[in-house]
Amino acid sequence: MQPLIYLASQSPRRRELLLQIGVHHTVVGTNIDETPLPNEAPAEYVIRMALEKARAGRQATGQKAPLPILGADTAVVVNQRILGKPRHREDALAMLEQLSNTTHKVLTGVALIGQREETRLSVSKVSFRPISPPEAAAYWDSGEPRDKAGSYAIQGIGALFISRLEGSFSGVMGLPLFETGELLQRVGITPLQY
Ligand SMILES: Cc1cn([C@H]2C[C@H](O)[C@@H](COP(=O)(O)OP(=O)(O)OP(=O)(O)O)O2)c(=O)[nH]c1=O
Repeated sequence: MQPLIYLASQSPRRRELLLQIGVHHTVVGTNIDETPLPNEAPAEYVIRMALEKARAGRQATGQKAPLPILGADTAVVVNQRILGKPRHREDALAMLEQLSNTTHKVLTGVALIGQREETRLSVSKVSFRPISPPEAAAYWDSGEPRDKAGSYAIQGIGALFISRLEGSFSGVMGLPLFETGELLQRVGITPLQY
């Protein structure tokens, strides 16, 4: 299968979601500084990160990359605070405690660079039931929280905590497919031919 785009992401979830809609692609590794700017709003942050990943990927493929390149970034936001990926066990347990028995937002920014730069934002609301400390510890031991924003995975065991989702399942998982489809259409890629 010929790739249709480059994917500037090392996330296996983004790869899986793109393949779900039949968009074959080539993965390009990027390494950018993911530190939020002082007073940067979460929505601005995820869009900026998505764009920077796509731009860095474009650099890596050479300036005259023949294919469009997609970048995305996901952040869990609770009380206006951005929760990224946990640095260690205590970090993850503290995040799960903050998310327990409350509703948070998951923001995913998507950027597609073709002839021009285009971005979209997906915002979802996720409600968690209460999580006890031993349960959070067992969840950490499962290995799942390690590389996930907010220390949980909606597509995994983390689903047990989610009492309600308002928004986009794929957006929470890392790549909102509705918004991604809109961006792909802008560059003439329509997975569903009719
Ligand atoms: C909230 C949530 C996040 N995640 C994952 C998606 C992303 O991989 C990760 C958020 O971190 P990101 O920094 O958005 O992405 P990444 O570092 O994994 O990949 P890259 O920068 O190379 O694109 O958390 C889930 O898989 N399920 C979930 O329910």
